[in-house]
Amino acid sequence: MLPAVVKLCCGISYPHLRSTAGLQRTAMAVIGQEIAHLQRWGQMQPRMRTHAGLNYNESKREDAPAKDDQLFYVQQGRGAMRKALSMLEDKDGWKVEIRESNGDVICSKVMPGARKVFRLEAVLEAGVDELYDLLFTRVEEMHQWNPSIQHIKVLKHVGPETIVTHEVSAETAGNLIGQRDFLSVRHSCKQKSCVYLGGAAIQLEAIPPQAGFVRAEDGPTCIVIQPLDGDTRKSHFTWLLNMDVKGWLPKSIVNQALPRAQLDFTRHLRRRLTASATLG
Ligand SMILES: CC(C)CCC[C@@H](C)[C@H]1CC[C@H]2[C@@H]3CC=C4C[C@@H](O)CC[C@]4(C)[C@H]3CC[C@]12C
Repeated sequence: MLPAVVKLCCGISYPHLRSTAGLQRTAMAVIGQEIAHLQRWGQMQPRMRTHAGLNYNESKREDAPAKDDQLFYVQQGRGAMRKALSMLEDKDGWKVEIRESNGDVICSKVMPGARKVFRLEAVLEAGVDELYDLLFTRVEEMHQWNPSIQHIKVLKHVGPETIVTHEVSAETAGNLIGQRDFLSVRHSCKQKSCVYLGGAAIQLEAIPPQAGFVRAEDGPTCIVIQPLDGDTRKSHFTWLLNMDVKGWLPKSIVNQALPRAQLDFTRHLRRRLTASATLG
């Protein structure tokens, strides 16, 4: 009942919401977030059923999940990668959102269904393998160098290329979107000298949305890392951010926060790379 009433109210207020500005809009964003929390709490009936041999508290269990479950995750990961790459391959309709003085560029595109996706392109001072190591192999350490992330846990290693992860974003000052948690399948692939990191949200009844969090969905998404011509210590980094942050937030706020999150991520990654270069 509550969600239906909330939806109705939002529908009625939408035209007014579009014409608000400044602080009013900020206030609405915060109210929207509160409603999303309330709604989430309403849905928190425990429906713990272990799926695919995956239980949050027993993720290190030794007994192998059935082969077809493994196949399921690999297929989800590959499928996500394929979809994200085809979005990147389509060169039409991209609009420049931000052009930084260091050369980083973020473009956006409105996809069928009205979701806006963001493509960041940057040159990083690191080789492809180092980036693969930081962004995939050692993904659980990401919170150590990226304050936008509170924690990332690999719930399942499905072969060397595919993992199932639970990610929690941090509650950072100035971030109007607020904390989110994600459940994703992440798939990596090395081809020629390039690395591809794909991912998509998955749903597992064994890991329902966490109390007090809004479960967001990341993907189909993909990061492409290519060596820069003539310099193996530099890479071209392309990241398609395709996120449904969920909750009741004005689109304008979400569409400002997402490219900003990409710039933040890249800034922290650069800082991490400088640190490892100094430490040797
Ligand atoms: C704006 C708010 C809602 C979210 C801010 C945090 C965002 C930027 C965080 C939360 C979870 C993060 C992702 C978690 C895991 C991976 C897998 C890794 O192989 C590449 C980076 C990638 C894909 C991260 C990118 C940044 C990410 C999407």
